[in-house]
Amino acid sequence: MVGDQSVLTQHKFAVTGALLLGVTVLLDAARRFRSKRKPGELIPSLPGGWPIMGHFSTLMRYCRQNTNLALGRWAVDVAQHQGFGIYLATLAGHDLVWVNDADLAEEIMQGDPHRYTKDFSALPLGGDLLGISFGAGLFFAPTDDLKWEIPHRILKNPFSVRGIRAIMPMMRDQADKLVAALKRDVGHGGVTHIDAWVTKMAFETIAVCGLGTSFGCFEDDQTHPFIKALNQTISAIDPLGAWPSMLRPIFCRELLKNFKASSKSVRDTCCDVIRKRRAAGAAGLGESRKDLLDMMLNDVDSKTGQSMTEDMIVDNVLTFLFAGQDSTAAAMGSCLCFLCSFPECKERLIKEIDEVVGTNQLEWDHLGKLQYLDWCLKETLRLAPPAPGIVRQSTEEQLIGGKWRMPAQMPVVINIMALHYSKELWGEDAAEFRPERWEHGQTHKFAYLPFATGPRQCIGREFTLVEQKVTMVKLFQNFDLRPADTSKAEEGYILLEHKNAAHPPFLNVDTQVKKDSGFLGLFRPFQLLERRHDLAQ
Ligand code: HEM
Repeated sequence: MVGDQSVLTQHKFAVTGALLLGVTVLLDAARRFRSKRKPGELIPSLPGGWPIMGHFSTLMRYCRQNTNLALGRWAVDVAQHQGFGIYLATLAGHDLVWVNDADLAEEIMQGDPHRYTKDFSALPLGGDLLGISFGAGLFFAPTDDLKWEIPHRILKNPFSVRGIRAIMPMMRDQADKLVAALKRDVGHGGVTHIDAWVTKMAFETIAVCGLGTSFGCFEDDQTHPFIKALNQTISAIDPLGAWPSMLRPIFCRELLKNFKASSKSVRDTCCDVIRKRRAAGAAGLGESRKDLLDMMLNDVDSKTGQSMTEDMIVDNVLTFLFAGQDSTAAAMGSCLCFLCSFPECKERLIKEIDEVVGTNQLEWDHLGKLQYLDWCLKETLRLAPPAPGIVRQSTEEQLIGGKWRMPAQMPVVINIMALHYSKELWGEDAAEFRPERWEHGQTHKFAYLPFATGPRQCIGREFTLVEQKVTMVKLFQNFDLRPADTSKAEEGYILLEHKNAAHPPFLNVDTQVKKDSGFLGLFRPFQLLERRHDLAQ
C-alpha cells in the first residue's frame, strides 16, 4: 500500500512537471513571436533561468526560509553585479518585471495611476492566498475598485499629522505599559528576545489607538493567540504558494487545513472587535472621540455617498491589525539591532534623548527636536526596509523609460532594497549604517521608498514614525540595551551571522529574522541594563 502511494506520488510529479514544462515553453515562444511586430525593445531577461521553475532556485540561494529577505538580497546583487536597471525574471512559471532604477520607479509610482495598478490576486506564489486570509482591505484591494476607494477616502484624515498628534498621548501610554511590563517580567540585568516586546507594543498601539480595543498584551509575557494565528497564516503562504491552487489539496492537505483554520481565527477576532464596539455603542458606552473603527462603522464616503459594507469593515480591521503591527515591530526590532551593533550611534542617541527630554514626560514638541533619532529611524528603514519590494501591475501594453516594451497585466516589482543600497544614489558607503548621512537628505526622490509613494503609499507613515519615536525615547529613558549572547536562533527564527556576511544587512553582531514573515525585521536577545542618567551629562 505504501509502495503504491509512492509510485502514485512520483507519477503526479512527473505529469505535473511535463504539463508545466510544456506550458512554459509554449508561452515563451508565443511571447517572442508576438513581440517581434511591436514598437520598443524587449525587456532583457535575467540569465540563469531554468525551465518551469525559472529563477526560483537562484532566489532561494539568498535565504531559503525568508522570501522577503531573499528577494531583497537578490535584487541588491543583480543591481550591483549584473548592472540591470530593469529585467524580466521568472518565478515558478510566472514572468515578472523587476525594476532597480530610480527614474523607472518614479515613472511607475508617480505617473498616471491608471497605467500601473495594484492587484495582489494576480501575483504568483500565493497571491490568491492573500485574498483568502486578508480579504480586500486597504492594503490588498485593487486600486480601481470601490473596496479601495471608499475606505481610503473615509480613513485618510485620521492619519494626517494633526490626526496623529491627537493620539500621541495614547501611544505614550502604551509605551509606558511596555516599560512597566519589561521591568516586571525581565527586570534590570535580565535578558529577553526583543521581538516579543516590540510586537506587543505595535499590536496594542494600533488596537488601542485605532480600534479602541486592548488585547491585554502587556498583562503577561505570553504571545497573544491572535498574533500566533496571524503568524501561522503568514508562514503558510510561502509553502502553499509554491503550488498551483488546484494541487494544494493533494500535496499540502494538512498545511492548507491549518492555513484555513488560522485565517478563520484571525477573522473571528476582528468580527468580535466589531461586535463589541457595536454593543458598546448601542449601550451608550462609546467614547466621544472618533477612532478608525467609528469611522468605518458610521461614516459615509464623500464621493459616492456609500458606507462601508460589513465585509469591508472586517477586512479593514484585519488590515490595520496586520499592516499596523508587523511592519512597525520589524522596524523597531531592526533599529535596536543597528544601534547595538554600532554603540557610538546608540550613545549619541541616548545623549540627545537626555538633552531634549531628560527624565521629563515626553511631549509632542520634543519629537521635532529629536533630530538624531529621526535619522536613526530613517537609516534603519533604508538598510532593513520592512517591505524590501512592492508590486504593481501594468494595466495595458506600454513603453517604460521611453524604450522598453512593458506587456499588459505584467506584475512589476519595484526593488526598494536595491534602490536603498545603490552606490550611485547613496555613495560608496551605501551599505553602512551612518545616520549622519541624513543631514544632507537624499539625492533622488525615489532613492528611498520604505513607505512607497503615490496613491498606494503607506497610509500609516506618520502613525508608525511617531510610535517608533515614542517607543525609543521611553525605552532609552529607562534602559540601556546590550546585545546578549546568541549562539543559535530561537525557534521560528533564522540566525544571520555577521562574520563574513556576503549579503545585506551588514552589522557587527549576529541577528535573527523570522522565518516566512510578512515584513522584514531584525531581532535578537538583549540584556536590559539600568539607565544611569548622570552618565550622559
Ligand atoms: C515601519 C512601518 C511601516 C512600513 C515600512 C510600511 C510600509 C508600507 C508600504 C511599502 C506600503 C505600500 C505597499 C504596496 O504598495 O504594496 C504600505 C501600505 C499600507 N500601510 Fe504601511 N507601513 C508601515 C506601517 C504602517 C502602519 C502603522 C499602518 C497602520 C496604522 C499601515 C497601514 C498601511 C495600509 C492600510 C496600507 C495600504 C494603503 C493603500 O494602499 O491605500 N502601515 N505600507
